[in-house]
Amino acid sequence: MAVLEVNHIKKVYKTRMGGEEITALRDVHFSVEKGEFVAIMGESGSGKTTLLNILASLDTPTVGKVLVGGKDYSTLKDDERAIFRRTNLGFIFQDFNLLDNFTIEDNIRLPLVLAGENHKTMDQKVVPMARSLGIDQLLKKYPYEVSGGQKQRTAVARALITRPSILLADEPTGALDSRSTTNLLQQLCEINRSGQTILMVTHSNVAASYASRVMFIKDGEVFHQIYRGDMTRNEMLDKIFDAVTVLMRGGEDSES
Ligand SMILES: Nc1ncnc2c1ncn2[C@@H]1O[C@H](COP(=O)(O)OP(=O)(O)OP(=O)(O)O)[C@@H](O)[C@H]1O
Repeated sequence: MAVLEVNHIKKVYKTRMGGEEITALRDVHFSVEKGEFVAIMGESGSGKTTLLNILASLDTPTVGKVLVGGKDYSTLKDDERAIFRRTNLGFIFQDFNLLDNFTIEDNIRLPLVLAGENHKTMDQKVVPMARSLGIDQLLKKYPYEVSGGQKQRTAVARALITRPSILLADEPTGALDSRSTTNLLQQLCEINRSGQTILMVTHSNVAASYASRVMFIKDGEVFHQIYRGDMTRNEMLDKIFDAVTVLMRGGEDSES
């Protein structure tokens, strides 16, 4: 069953004075099956953040619908939508978005506190989650005392602690060095292999090569998709490189 259905969405921004209209998404239509790992790529301004914000229910499409687990959350009231978002979606961002005055443990625990879970249940969830991400020795530390890679793994633990149906990641490796990037991507693959659906916006060909599908957005539309199938990561990387080259030429394949 599709865990996410994006039905012909269009997003038009109106400038503050009401004059100019900017069409950020023209007609985006796709679905994501449970357990997929989808990378979303595209040049700056192609509409990736707009799409992610709509998927995250932080913004609404001008036309079209987004269904998560078959449910259209735009029909919910604000407080119901917040609960729906909290239980169904997990987020990680380029700049980690951890709370500096909270320990690593309390950062991971936060979504459970917001969900009103009791202390015993929280403890039973936080330690195994931290262990699975290799940060269980850091639980009493503060974000400023750990590395960028460890901060991002904390953010992943926080995003997954409520067992969301979809993990949404916005440039998660953007602020990491190459070793931490590889570690994080391998960890995301492992999490994906355990059944977690992941959608990741990235500018990095290498990061995208870890996904099971890469979707290219151009001028507010899905321009091209690459499915991993039996391809190795290097073969996938070559395909992504070719597609990015075509995109940079303006979408014209020189061989066609
Ligand atoms: N709040 C807004 N009001 C008006 N126009 C906007 C707004 N947000 C985005 N846009 C415009 O919509 C288009 C798509 O922007 P978006 O941020 O989604 O692109 P992007 O692919 O995420 O770019 P980047 O890779 O640089 O982050 C751009 O033309 C942008 O200027």
